[in-house]
Amino acid sequence: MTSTLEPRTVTRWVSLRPHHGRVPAEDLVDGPLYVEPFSAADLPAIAERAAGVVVGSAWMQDFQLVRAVARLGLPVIVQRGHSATLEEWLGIADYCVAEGNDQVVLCESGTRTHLSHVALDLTLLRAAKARSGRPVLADVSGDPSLAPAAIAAGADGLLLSPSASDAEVAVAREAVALFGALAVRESPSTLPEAREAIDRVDAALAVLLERRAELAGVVQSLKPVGGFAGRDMERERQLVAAMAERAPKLGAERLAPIMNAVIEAGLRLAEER
Ligand SMILES: C=C(O[C@@H]1C=C(C(=O)O)C=C[C@H]1O)C(=O)O
Repeated sequence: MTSTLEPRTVTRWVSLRPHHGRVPAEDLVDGPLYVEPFSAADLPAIAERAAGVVVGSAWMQDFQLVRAVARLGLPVIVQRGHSATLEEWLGIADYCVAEGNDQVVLCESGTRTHLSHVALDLTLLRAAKARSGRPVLADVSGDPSLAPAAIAAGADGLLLSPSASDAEVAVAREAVALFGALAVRESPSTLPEAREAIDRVDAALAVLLERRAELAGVVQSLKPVGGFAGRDMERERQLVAAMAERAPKLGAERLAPIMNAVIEAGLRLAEER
């Protein structure tokens, strides 16, 4: 059981509101189990079994319950009430801190709209991050296809309810890995953290390399002479020079052999086909 919320992960949570009193088995979700209480009566069971607690958007301003939740000493995810302002939302984090619990993560959970949807407010998410300095998650349970947008906007992780399908969880995890690698420059301080960060960058690289190979294959089929025979070294030099502007530390000299290997792999793939 993890005691602090890992950033850049998809956290799944369980609400006890529909089934008051029964904390579900920890293996219901892979990863730490975050639980939303229905009432204060649920807190002892949550303290025993859960990795963290969710202050739900429906009762964010039930100050007594918020205080009691904070006193458990577990990490707390504070969802924004569907019509709560930034000040009201951040105020709930302050309540937790006043109870001696600083392990507070915020979660933008959307504003109820005239369409009866909740619409994620990414502007508010960014403002909450800037104002509080705390990690801010986005609850994409209502529309998991918004996961890339939330990550690109700076969400530190995503929250998904357990009713999300496996496909939706996969979309959210992919968004965290791929878009997170592009949107966020990480500064890990331990070996495992640094390796996890590299794994995310490699995941994004793999997707881009595969896509690049496909496009290079299209070019081969469109050129009068394709494959190794039609190799265009001037074009290759130009693309390395353009890349070096975005990768100035690597520079053209170090990029050239990398791109040579990438280009040759693409040409071999095209010829095998
Ligand atoms: C894709 C092309 O064919 C070859 C492969 C290249 C690549 O993978 O980027 C670049 C130049 C050519 O040697 C092209 O001519 O653009």
